[in-house]
Amino acid sequence: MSAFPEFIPSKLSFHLDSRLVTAVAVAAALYYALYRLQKVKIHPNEPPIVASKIPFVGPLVGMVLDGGRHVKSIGLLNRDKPIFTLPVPGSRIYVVTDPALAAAVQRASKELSWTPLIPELTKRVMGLDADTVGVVAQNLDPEPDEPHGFLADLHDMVYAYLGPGESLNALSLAAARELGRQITAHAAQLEQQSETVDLLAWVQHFVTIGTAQYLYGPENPLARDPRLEQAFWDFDHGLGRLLLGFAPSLVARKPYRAREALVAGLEEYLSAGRHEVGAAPIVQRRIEIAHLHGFSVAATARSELSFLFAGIVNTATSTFWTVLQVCARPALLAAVRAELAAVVEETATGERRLSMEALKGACPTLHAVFLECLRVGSDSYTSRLVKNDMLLAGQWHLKAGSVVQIAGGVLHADPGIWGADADAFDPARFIRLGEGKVLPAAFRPFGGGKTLCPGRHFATHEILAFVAMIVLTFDLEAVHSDENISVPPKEDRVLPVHILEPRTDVFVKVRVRDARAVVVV
Ligand code: HEM
Repeated sequence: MSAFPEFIPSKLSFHLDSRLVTAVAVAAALYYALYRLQKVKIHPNEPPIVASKIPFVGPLVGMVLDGGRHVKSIGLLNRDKPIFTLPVPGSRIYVVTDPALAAAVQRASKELSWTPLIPELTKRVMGLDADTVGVVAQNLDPEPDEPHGFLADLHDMVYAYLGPGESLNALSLAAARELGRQITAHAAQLEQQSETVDLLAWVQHFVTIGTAQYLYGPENPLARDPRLEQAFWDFDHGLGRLLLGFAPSLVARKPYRAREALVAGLEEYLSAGRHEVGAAPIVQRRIEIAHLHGFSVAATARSELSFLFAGIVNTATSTFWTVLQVCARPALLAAVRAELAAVVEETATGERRLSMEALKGACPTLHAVFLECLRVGSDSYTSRLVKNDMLLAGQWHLKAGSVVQIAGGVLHADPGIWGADADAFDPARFIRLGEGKVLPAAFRPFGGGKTLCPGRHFATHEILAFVAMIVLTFDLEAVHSDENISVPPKEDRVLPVHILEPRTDVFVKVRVRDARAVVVV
């Protein structure tokens, strides 16, 4: 009697134990097989494979959990490899960490292209409908004698408009004057008081409102509905979740709702013809191109949100770092102010005049701080789809359908390019290195090759002018007067879609130093 009930559990436990052992053994064998499999090259000349502890899905899990830092840290650990392969399910990611090879990727623009990735990305991030995605996907990389699709037309127009010349100068002045008006108005409002501000939010506010104004005119959606300013940053901060492309209204609720609110505002703006009242010519031309390619008003609104995004986010974050790095270092602040004092002209009407030419040519310290902020703050990736199997630089076999990523963050941290102190913030390196000494492909805050940011000249003018106006008008101090302003590290555990934000908020005390208007001419 008594043996029976005892016998059953022990038999059961034997069965359970053996099943568990079998399951563990099968799992271990499967893991081992997958681990070995990920190391198998598709071609003998494929770039060396960096195996992941979680075969195939490891790089994707790492990117979701740790953002751009995941691939960057793999790149830093594998500095000896100019290019390496990360196997992912059904495909490969080739990561480039060498400047000469980055230049080769940029030159091979026929075989390695960014544009085929755009339709899916814009569908996910901007919420474009299927018909418009179909239009966007047409004639992506046309030869000169072939018909141009929407993206190719837009690309040509934007690059021509923002290239050196009259239209660039006019837009740069419009931007600097708009930001100048805001600075002067803020100084007048502050008078003798001081205010404690979150520096990033403070700068973002001026740039967001100012950019919407000089690009989209006085009837821009953000001017008509101030709630859209917060929506803009909610959209920006949730971009990574939107990019996942899975049930965005649930998984990415906040950025999804923010985006839809911005799109509704832009749709109303376009339907009411508000762009005809003072929108910049580049915006008018963009709207015309969308119309010519059969975009609906709703789809045009989504396309314009992408341009507003391009105009605001990097400018705001780069301005924040430049102001912070200058104001956190008394000697640097003194040097920048001395440069500016030498070029500012005082007028009989009590204004201060600052010429854009002098800002670009006679303020090397300010310019160097801006460039060093870009180097230190940019971990961006330049991505290309491999259209056909190819041999890169005569050496590396790349498989069609894979993605090549030039790792800006690894290149920006490379002591072989920047010197042994590559980890340190040192603007003087740009003065020491001088023009032309660093391979353009090694300095990548603006990307490179066919997708090199068309707004780079404009952004440089705008940011130099804006930072100059801030340091000429305000004094920034640490909240506790016995301390210096401190500079936190960047938050690199996110998708590096733009110059990275600080890991912690930076609060500073702002006082008016000189309330006279600075007019950029
Ligand atoms: C410091 C400020 C800026 C930085 C760091 C920056 C950086 C970038 C980067 C990294 C790219 C992608 C390049 C690539 O994939 O190779 C890009 C593209 C672009 N940027 Fe900028 N940008 C800045 C300011 C601006 C401004 C102010 C505008 C316009 C007013 C602008 C317009 C664009 C546009 C339209 C594209 C897409 C180009 C294409 O068609 O491929 N950017 N930018």
